Amino acid sequence: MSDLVSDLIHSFVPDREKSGKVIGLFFGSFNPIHIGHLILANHFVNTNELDEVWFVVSPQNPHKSKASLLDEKHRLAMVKEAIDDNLKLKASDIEFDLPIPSYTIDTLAYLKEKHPTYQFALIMGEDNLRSFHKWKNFDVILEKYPIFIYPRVYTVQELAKTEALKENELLKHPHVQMVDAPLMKISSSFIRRAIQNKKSIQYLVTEPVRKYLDEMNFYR
Ligand SMILES: Nc1ncnc2c1ncn2[C@@H]1O[C@H](COP(=O)(O)OP(=O)(O)OP(=O)(O)O)[C@@H](O)[C@H]1O
Ligand SMILES: O=C(O)c1ccc[n+]([C@@H]2O[C@H](COP(=O)([O-])O)[C@@H](O)[C@H]2O)c1
Repeated sequence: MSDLVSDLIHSFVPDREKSGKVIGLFFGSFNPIHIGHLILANHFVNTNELDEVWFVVSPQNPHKSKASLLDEKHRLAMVKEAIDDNLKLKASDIEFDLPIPSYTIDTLAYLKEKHPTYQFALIMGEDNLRSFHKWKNFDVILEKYPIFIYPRVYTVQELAKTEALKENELLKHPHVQMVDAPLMKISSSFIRRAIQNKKSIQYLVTEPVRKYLDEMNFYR
């Protein structure tokens, strides 16, 4: 599995010894950050092909409504709390000073300008890849960056033997690599609904995040 990640990175960065850091960018609303996000990021850190994974908190996804979206400062604060104990995971507020909604191509251009020696790769859940063709300049992103996909609906094995692959042609693109990892049926919307319904969210988010949400009375 890690070979596939390694091959794709290698096609962008032939000589790791001489290159700057390789950073996996994990873009998201993180409303709020949950253990699915953490397991996913850790999966890519574990491949040892990425020096770091940055959680880029988007103030506003161009395709999502603002309803129930917490202020970005709180979402960022919770990301920081959740990844505090892992030196390879970082939180980024780079989109806070960019125009809203947050178009990924613009953030990538800005990041490349700020860190010219770094190679950036994108990390996303398979659901995001399904709507990727609607993103601004998605073809340019696809041409310039490796994209790693974490399964969300189908495992790699299911995709290989079912008609499901046809649903997502982009999975066949040479710059797109899906990893073999367990499915996690957890989402931020499930957590927001659970809080609204006065259910416990223990274990679905880290303890510092649970306390933060509780103390601030968020999503009730
Ligand atoms: N359980 C999961 N499995 C795989 N990918 C996930 C999972 N949860 C989130 N992601 C991915 O994390 C990134 C950020 O997602 P986001 O912050 O929107 O979380 P979400 O749980 O999908 O939120 P919501 O339920 O509010 O839509 C996206 O690329 C998404 O595909
Ligand atoms: O650039 C685009 O056109 C675009 C369209 C939809 C989503 N995105 C980004 O995709 C990321 C994932 O969003 P979300 O809300 O599913 O966590 C987030 O950073 C969005 O800004 C980007």
